[in-house]
Amino acid sequence: MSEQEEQSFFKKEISRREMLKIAGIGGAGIIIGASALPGVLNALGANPFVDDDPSAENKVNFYGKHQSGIATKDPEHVYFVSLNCTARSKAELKEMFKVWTNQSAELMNGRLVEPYSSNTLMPPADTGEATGLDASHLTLTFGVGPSLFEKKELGLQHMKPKELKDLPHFPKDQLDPDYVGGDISIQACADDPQVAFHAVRNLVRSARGKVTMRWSQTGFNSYEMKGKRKQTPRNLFAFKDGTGNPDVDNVKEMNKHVWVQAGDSKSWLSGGTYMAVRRIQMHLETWDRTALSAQEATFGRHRDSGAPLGKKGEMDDMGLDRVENGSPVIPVNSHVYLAKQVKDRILRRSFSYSDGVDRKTGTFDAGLLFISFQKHPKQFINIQNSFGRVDKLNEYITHRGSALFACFPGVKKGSYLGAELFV
Ligand SMILES: C=CC1=C(C)c2cc3[nH]c(cc4nc(cc5[nH]c(cc1n2)c(C)c5CCC(=O)O)C(CCC(=O)O)=C4C)c(C)c3C=C
Ligand SMILES: [Fe+2]
Repeated sequence: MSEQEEQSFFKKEISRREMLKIAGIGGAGIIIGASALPGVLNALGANPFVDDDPSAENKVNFYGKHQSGIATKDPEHVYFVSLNCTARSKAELKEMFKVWTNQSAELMNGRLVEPYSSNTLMPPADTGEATGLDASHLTLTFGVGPSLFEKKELGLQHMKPKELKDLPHFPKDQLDPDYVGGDISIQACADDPQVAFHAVRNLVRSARGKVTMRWSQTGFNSYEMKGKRKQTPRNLFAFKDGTGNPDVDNVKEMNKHVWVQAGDSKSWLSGGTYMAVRRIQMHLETWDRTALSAQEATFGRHRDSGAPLGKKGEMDDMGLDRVENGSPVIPVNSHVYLAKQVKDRILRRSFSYSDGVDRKTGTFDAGLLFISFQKHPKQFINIQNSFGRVDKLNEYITHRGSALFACFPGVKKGSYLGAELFV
C-alpha cells in the first residue's frame, strides 16, 4: 500500500461510536474502516503511523513534546498500573512500546484498540467495554522504574539515570509490599473510569508475555464549577488539594520544576519527568472526630475556602512569618508550613481512592493516590523529609505504597514511546 493510499484510508477513520453503528449493520465480514488498517498492520508487526484525529470528540493529543497526563489539567478518574517486565530482550521490549504507541494513539482518538474481524472463532480484538463511548479526554502516561534497568537480558544497564532509584525509607512509612515498585507504569486518566480501565486492559492484553501486572490503583477527583471554571478539587479530608502547584501553562515554571532539561540526566529522558507514586491511607474516622480548628491547623489553611489561615482567598500568599499574640499564625508543624521550608517544588496530580474496608481495623481503606511530577526525585524526597516526624498530618495518614518511575518525553509523529531509550 502506497503512502498516499494509506493516508486516504486514515482520513476515513471511524470512532468507537460509529463502529457500533457499522457493526450493527454489517456483522459479517471484516469491518475494514480505515481505523481497522493500523490494527491489521500492527498485528503483522508493521507498526504503521496512527495520527491524532482532531475531529475526535473530547480528545487530548497523543503526540507532542511531552507525554499527556502530566500537564493535562483537571483529571477526573485514574487507572494506574505498575507492571513487571517479562520481555526477554531489548528488541521485544522495543516492539511492545511500538505497538503501545499506535494503540495509545487509537485509544486517545476514542477508537477501538484493534479492528474487529469476522472470525467468530477468535476472541474479539478489542475487549469492547468502551464501545459507544468517546475519547473522554483519555490521557496515557508511560514510565519505567529502576528495576527495569537491572534486568541483564534487556541490556539497558548503561542507560539508567543515577537518580532513578527506589525512594528511600521515610520515618512514617508502613509500606505494604503489594503496593511497591514496578518495572513499567501506565497512568490512564479519563472523564469516564470505564474508558481509563479499557485502555489499560487492552494495553496489558496486547503485551501478554512481555509484562505481568504487579499492582494497580484507581482514583477519582470531583470539581466544583464556578461558571465554566473547574475549581481545585477537594481530597477526602475536604480540603482543596493542589492550590500551591506550579502553573502548568507557564513553560518557564514547568521547565524549572517538572521537565528534565538536556544535560540534566540521560539524554533519553530530556523532555520527560520523574513520577513519584504514593498510596497513602487517610484515617477518615480519626479525622472526622477532629475539631475544625485542629483540622485547619493541620494544613495551615481554611477548609472551606482553601485560603491560608487568617486570609480570605485561596491563592493569597501564605504569609508564613505572620505572628499573632506571640504565636505563628501558620503552625510550624503544619503540612504547608513544612512543605515550604524547602525550596523544591513539585507538580502534584493526586486522586482520592476508596477501596472498601481495611479488614485489620474495620475502617475505610480510603485515601490519596498521591502522584507528583518533578524533574529530579530529590525534589519529592526533600519535601517528604521536611515533613519527617513533625508534620501534624502524620497523625491522620499512613503511607502504604511507593514507586518511582522515569516518564519518557513525548512522542514525535512517526516515532514511538521510549524511542531514545531503545536506540
Ligand atoms: C512529599 C510530598 C507530599 C505528600 C506525600 C503529600 C501528602 C498529602 N498532602 C495532602 C493535602 C494537602 N497538601 C497540601 C499542600 C502541599 N503538599 C505538598 C506535598 C506533599 N503532600 C506540597 C508541596 C504542598 C504545597 C505547598 C505549597 O507550596 O503551598 C495542601 C494545601 C493545598 C495545596 O497547596 O494543595 C493540602 C490540603 C494530603 C491529604 C496528603 C496525604 C494523604
Ligand atoms: Fe500535601
